[in-house]
Amino acid sequence: MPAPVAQPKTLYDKIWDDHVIDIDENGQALIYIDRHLVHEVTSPQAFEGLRNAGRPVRRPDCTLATVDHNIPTTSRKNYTTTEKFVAQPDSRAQCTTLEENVKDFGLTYFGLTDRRQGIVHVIGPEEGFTLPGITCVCGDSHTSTHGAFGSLAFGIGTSEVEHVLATQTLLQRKAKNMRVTVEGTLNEGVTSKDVVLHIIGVIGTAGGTGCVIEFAGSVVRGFSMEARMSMCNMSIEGGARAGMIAPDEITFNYLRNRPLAPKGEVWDRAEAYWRTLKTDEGAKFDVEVNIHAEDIVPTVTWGTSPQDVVPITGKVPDPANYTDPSKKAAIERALKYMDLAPNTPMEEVKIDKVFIGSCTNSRIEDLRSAAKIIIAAGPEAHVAEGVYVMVVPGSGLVKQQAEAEGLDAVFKRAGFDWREAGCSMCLGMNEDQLKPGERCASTSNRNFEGRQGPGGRTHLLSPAMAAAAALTGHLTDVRRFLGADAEAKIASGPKLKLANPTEFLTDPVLPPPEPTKKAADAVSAAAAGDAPLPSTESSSKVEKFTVLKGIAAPLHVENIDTDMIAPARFLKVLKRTGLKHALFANLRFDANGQPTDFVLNREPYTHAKILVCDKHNFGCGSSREHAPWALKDFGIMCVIAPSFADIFKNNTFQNGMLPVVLSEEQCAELAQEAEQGLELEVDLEKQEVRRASGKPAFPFQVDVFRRHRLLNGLDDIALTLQKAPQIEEFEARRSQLWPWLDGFGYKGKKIPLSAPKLTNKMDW
Ligand SMILES: CC(C)[C@H](C(=O)O)[C@@H](O)C(=O)O
Ligand code: SF4
Repeated sequence: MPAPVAQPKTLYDKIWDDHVIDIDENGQALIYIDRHLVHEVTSPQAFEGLRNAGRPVRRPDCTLATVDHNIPTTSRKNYTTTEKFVAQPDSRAQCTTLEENVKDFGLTYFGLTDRRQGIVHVIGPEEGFTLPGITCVCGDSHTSTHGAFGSLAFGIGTSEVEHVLATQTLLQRKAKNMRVTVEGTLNEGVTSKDVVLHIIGVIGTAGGTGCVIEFAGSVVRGFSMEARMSMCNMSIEGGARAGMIAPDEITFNYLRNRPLAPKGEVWDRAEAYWRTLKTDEGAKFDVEVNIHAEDIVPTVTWGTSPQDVVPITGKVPDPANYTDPSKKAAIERALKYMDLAPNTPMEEVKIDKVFIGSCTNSRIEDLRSAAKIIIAAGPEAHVAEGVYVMVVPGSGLVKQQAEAEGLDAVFKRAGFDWREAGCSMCLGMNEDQLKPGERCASTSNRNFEGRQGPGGRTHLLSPAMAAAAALTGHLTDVRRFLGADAEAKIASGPKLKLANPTEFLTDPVLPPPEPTKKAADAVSAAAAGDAPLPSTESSSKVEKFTVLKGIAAPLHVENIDTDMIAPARFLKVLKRTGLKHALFANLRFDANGQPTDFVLNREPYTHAKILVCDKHNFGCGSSREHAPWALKDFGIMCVIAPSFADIFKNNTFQNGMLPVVLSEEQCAELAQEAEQGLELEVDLEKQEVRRASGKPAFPFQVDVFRRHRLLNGLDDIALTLQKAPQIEEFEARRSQLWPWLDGFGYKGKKIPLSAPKLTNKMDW
């Protein structure tokens, strides 16, 4: 609730303070979650957990589900059922499981026959489900996108998805405040995608770790909502928990008349509150980064990390120019994977495929900017020989609007493939994939090894740059398609009529359906005490962690991302187990499925219980809890590294695993001992890592709250549910102060809370 303004606050401080239900002396807070987006990949285990514990979804009115990652993007003309439409069995199972879950738990769902279906991060804003000042989560790292509206939006793991479904709250610690200010005048051909790629190049993929970034400055203020979303979307690639931009006229104009946005007087009240959501003069930021717009030119990535950026006018870096051995090794590794020779001009890099889509760049403005390049290239413009180009709108509504504007005709005439909405070739979970060795110019957000398909090579860029590459067959400076000549071609080219998005937002807003009898029965069974005890029986059970002794496997790779730890094709599981083979699969097995000489295939490391990585930023990228599940299935319960990405770290704790942070030198020492096959002993009680070599133990720090829970094997959800009175009190105040946050169709009915049995372990 709004506290008296004692000292200047940042935008993040304000939203945080407005959502704290409870906070302990160590800064561990319980915060309320206003909006929860759900998709098929990260939710099955969460719903299973609810079922096992007999818990309902606490706020169906604040929850919105869709299917996006696994689905084919081929025509749905002949769609009859999901069973028949989704050919790949595991993908199909995830989609149909979501269909069942939304029915059982009574959730609003945009399925394959709904024209509002699309990528979660496109449909939330489009519908006005995303609003300024809210907290918004999803089991997906790119939830940061929604921060463009001045909300606190971030990705969570599946255990936390279950926590939010059950309690509408999350256990959080406040992050640091970081501000990235972009001032000046943008160069020709530079879009918000180039700006954010440039920023990530400056701060690095771990630059925002532990922070919430506020994007500010005249350049950001001048951006449309679509452009702002592309920027906030990629805050996670800069390591940040979330990205946000203060709401303003541009935000309000975008939201007005969206189906789920407040209306009439309530809108006026909401807008008055939203106008207070900006950083106060003199507020303190822990980290400040200033970017000059003039320094940015159209940008592409050359390597396998989003920080591997270079101006399109630049060259592939040469490892010989680097003295830092770890930087040199990282470049060599990336160049080998990307099959690029040092010093090759970026414009000479030939491509096989182009992907225009993803939650970064699949909105109407992105499609317009790609189409504009085609028109600017003249009536004969056509996809370069041998190149395949896929255009995938972010939602059914974006598709309809693009068709109404004539964009599809421009694409099709130039030989681009015009598809149905979904995540598509952004990650290798559906049929749209790169073949091994293929090179793609992609408007998505991740260029990790194997991201778009095993062995595939990705160059990230803007939609306009992607269109330019499609036409030439190689990475191309988009400015070759701009200027007076281009303007003349645009003037004489096909006339596109800009449509108003609200024309397409006409579907009625209905209350979520009632849960099916199945779910209702489970809940009353729990209330009657017939259901299993959540803390011991539910699938979200946390095991105790005290002392772990065993073989440690050494790794010397920087920025190990969760796509590497658990590649996308293994995310199609419905359980938390069965992922042993997924672990580092692209490194452990060759194209024929034969084991490689990767460390975990060698003795004694096949029995490793600990992983020691002596390079920074372990676990960056996606929020997939499948990464810790795969480690756990292999038998690894502890990872030691100089630093971890936030979501991965959180996910390990959720699974009774321990992430230990030591200095780079200490990690290197331990990795060396691990190379000799020496065991390590990790003692959580004493907070030290002991070594078989007999050398002094290394003490480590760990969050007090997490340590306590690990040592005692406590279940977060059951403990949070003990705070039901405070949660209810918060909700009552929320309804009074911000009535528009009670979701669509919400009738104010009381949400039943199952009453978990208390044991003496639950000592919050
Ligand atoms: C599947 C999901 C967990 C994942 C994410 O968190 O980002 C995906 O959307 C991705 O882009 O890798
Ligand atoms: S990053 Fe790609 S896979 Fe992940 S939500 Fe966005 S479009 Fe989907």
